[in-house]
Amino acid sequence: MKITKMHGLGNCYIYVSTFEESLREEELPSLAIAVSDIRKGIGSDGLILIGPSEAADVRMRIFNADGSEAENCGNGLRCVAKYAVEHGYVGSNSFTIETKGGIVEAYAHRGANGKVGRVTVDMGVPMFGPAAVGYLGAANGDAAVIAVGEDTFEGQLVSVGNPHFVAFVENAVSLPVAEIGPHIERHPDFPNRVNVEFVTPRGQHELDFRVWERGSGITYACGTGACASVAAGVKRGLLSGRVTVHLLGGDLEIEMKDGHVWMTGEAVEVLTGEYPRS
Ligand SMILES: N[C@@H](CCC[C@H](N)C(=O)O)C(=O)O
Repeated sequence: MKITKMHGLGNCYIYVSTFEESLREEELPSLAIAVSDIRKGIGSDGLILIGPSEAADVRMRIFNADGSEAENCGNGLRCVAKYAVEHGYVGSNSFTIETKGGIVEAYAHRGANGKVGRVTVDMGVPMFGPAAVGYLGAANGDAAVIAVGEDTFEGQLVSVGNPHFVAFVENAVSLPVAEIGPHIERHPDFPNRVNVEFVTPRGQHELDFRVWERGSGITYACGTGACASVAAGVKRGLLSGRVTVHLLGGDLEIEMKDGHVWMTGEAVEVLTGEYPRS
């Protein structure tokens, strides 16, 4: 099976084109687990399939490292856009991508060598509140309070196709995310689990960001998480205009315009190769 490893700000996935490879539905979760394993597989945050769509120009499917399928993936969308342009699956630099969470519009920034370095995606209109993320507990408006040991975390509930719990904290960079994240991700009031973001604004146009991703744990970056966090910050009046989000793996530019959240950032190919299939 032909594979390509790509990343956006260190959030890395194994990409397989189902224009070229045929995969059985039932093997997808175990394939995602196998390729993600850094010791026995390749090493990644999950598996992404790029294939034909009846509703858009191409379709993206994303499986986390634990084999669960997610609705959306921001860093994945930028890499899918790069792949689709460079493999000639789309005829222009501006096109639509179908995800389980809806259809988005991508704009690939193509260099003189024909390669795509950066991609902008209109990630659509974020949705707020318990129903948007399938939260079953008592909410305080759009927010929920979750206790973790002695501490409590208040998080804004935001969906950008997939579910997020965005906690505004004093210093996101120094929090023990690996200790707190799994408790919130798997809290019984989130039966579908949830992505967990800790964020700290540095003025109106910059945001420190750390993430515990549903199904993959700590990653270097989460595009949908960055979009959800900026949307939450704008709603709370803490952020405005173009916001530079500082993630572990680098920066993303996020902007709310006319109710839509726009994301711009890198898409990088690491390698291509063959992966043996059983
Ligand atoms: N890394 C991604 C999000 C991947 C899916 C997520 N873990 C989920 O389960 O919803 C991104 O860049 O958005």
